[in-house]
Amino acid sequence: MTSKKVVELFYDVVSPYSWLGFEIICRYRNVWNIDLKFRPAFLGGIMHGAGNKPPGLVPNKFAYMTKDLHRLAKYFSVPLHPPADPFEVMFQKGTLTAMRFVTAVQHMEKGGDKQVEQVSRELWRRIWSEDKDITKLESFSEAAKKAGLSDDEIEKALKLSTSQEIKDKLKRSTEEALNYGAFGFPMLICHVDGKPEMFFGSDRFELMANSIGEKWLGPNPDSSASRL
Ligand SMILES: N[C@@H](CCC(=O)N[C@@H](CS)C(=O)NCC(=O)O)C(=O)O
Repeated sequence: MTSKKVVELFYDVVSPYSWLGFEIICRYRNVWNIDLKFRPAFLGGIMHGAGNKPPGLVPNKFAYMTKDLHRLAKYFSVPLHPPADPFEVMFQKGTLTAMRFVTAVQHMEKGGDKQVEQVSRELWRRIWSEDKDITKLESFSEAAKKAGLSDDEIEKALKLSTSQEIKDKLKRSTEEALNYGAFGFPMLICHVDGKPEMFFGSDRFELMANSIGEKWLGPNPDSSASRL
């Protein structure tokens, strides 16, 4: 039996703060004694289910977030550059089909996590760094190719992503997140002594480290690790 503490990261690639949280927890995966589980879910369903609304819809919050993300991108060394029209990207186009694609990739990996990690990162990079589409099939193919999937794997994942099985799987993850108390992303669930502890945000790692008996060593715990 492993002594590693299970940490689940619930995220949606629509969320720039989730990208920051994702990169940080990936950097700490081999620094802390944790077993990291990626939990792709749908933030639109979380907002609806929790009776919340996206912070970007409040004008002053939107202005603050724009500055905050700029500072955080630098601090965390993540190449985050908001798209020209964040409203179109987040609220008109949305990420339901993208998150179904991510769910399909994870489903095909059967317990592995390399492909789901890389595909998620490439999708974030497209919208939150390069201002590229992530709603069309060719966009998923491009992201998956960059992530290292073969043409055969990409074709299978695209087909699988429209199946009822995958739609239900994404719905279940979203419901599970709501059951843990989610109202936004990123959400991290640390299983400590058989009890789930929930943390919201990419700015809660110091506190999270304390509750799992680890140390927060800043945004770049292993400065020799490769950067994005
Ligand atoms: N302070 C958090 C903010 C995270 C955040 O604003 N996440 C958005 C999605 S990008 C969200 O779901 N917000 C819900 C809320 O603030 O109620 C951080 O630094 O990560």
